[in-house]
Amino acid sequence: MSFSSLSCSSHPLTRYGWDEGWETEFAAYVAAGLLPGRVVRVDRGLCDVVTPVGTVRADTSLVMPPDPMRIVCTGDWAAVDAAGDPRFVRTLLPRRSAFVRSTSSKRSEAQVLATNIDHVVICVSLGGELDLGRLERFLALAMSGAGGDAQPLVVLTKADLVLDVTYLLADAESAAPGVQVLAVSAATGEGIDVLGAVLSGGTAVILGSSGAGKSTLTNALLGSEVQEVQAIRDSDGKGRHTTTTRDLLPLPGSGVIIDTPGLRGVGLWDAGSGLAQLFADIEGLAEECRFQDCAHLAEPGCAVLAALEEGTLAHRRLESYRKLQRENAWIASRTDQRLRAELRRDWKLRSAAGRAMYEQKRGGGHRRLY
Ligand SMILES: Nc1nc2c(ncn2[C@@H]2O[C@H](COP(=O)(O)OP(=O)(O)OP(=O)(O)O)[C@@H](O)[C@H]2O)c(=O)[nH]1
Ligand SMILES: [Zn+2]
Repeated sequence: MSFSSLSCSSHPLTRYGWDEGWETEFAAYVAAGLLPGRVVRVDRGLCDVVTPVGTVRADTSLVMPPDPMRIVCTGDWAAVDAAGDPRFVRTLLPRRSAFVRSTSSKRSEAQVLATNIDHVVICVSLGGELDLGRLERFLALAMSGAGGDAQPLVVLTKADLVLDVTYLLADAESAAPGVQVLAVSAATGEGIDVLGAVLSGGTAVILGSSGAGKSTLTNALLGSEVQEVQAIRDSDGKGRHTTTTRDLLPLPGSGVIIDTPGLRGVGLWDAGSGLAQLFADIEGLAEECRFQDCAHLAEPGCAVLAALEEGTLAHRRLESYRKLQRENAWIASRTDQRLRAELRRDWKLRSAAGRAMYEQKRGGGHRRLY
């Protein structure tokens, strides 16, 4: 097909993140007559894929793996049938990164929420007092959830509601060592261009508590694109499938934002390994404590308490660390309870089915009373 000979910058998928790497990886599939594309929405065994010839709907059943981590997800690059009813997704390209919801419970399964992510944007509102604990919680989630090359980025939203953001930026930076922090206002437009430039060319997910301003910020970043997004139709023009909602939205210029329902609820799960990463300073100190199971409360030879005393570790930081650990333990135990309930339900169903089968085999039509 003609689009395969186009250079990267003029390729119709460039605004969806197409680059030389994907071009190379797709080459053999394109040569075999398949369409390259990016998954913009997944919905019960079907997905919407943007391709050089428009958005197509494709069946994912041929690439259904037993591993839930490898199920087709928004953000994936896929090769799909060039025609057919239904069309099928024939292959998924290996992911560069994935945003994964995990739990500390060994029995519960991880779930992929978005793939091929470059930026994890954490929104924290300046509408109330700057909540550094919440910021740290989301950072830990971003760090534990985002694999590969995804970078966290902190965005202080509603900057129009404060007179001077200088100190707030400094506070946020202290809670997010090594992470870029920006202040923006969707109301005045302040900082939106800078954020847009940071996100340009890449794939971003936006996290934050309810009311943090995620939707407003997404709309401000998308600008006039929002209308266009809603107007796109299937390329066959039959209007059989009108895409009214998509989870992957192109930014003006280049770059995309992924906004899935799963990501919206992301404040509620286990920050797991991200905590260790975010609080590497404290975890490093803890290794120096005399006792391995030191709770850093009053134990002799505690390196954490010594650092507090010396002033090299802030009290607030230790408090946040403890609070997040407690929250995590609580979430993990809730997850376990839920899983146990599910297992019990499952077991009950199975044993009921087993009993029914047994009754049938015996040929007895009469019900037994339990
Ligand atoms: N002053 C001001 N208010 C804002 C700004 N951005 C968002 N808001 C307001 O904050 C409230 C929440 O904004 P949303 O964008 O709905 O927040 P959200 O994070 O998407 O919330 P959920 O949909 O619940 O997850 C709305 O009333 C917005 O009008 C801003 O830059 N300045
Ligand atoms: Zn200690």
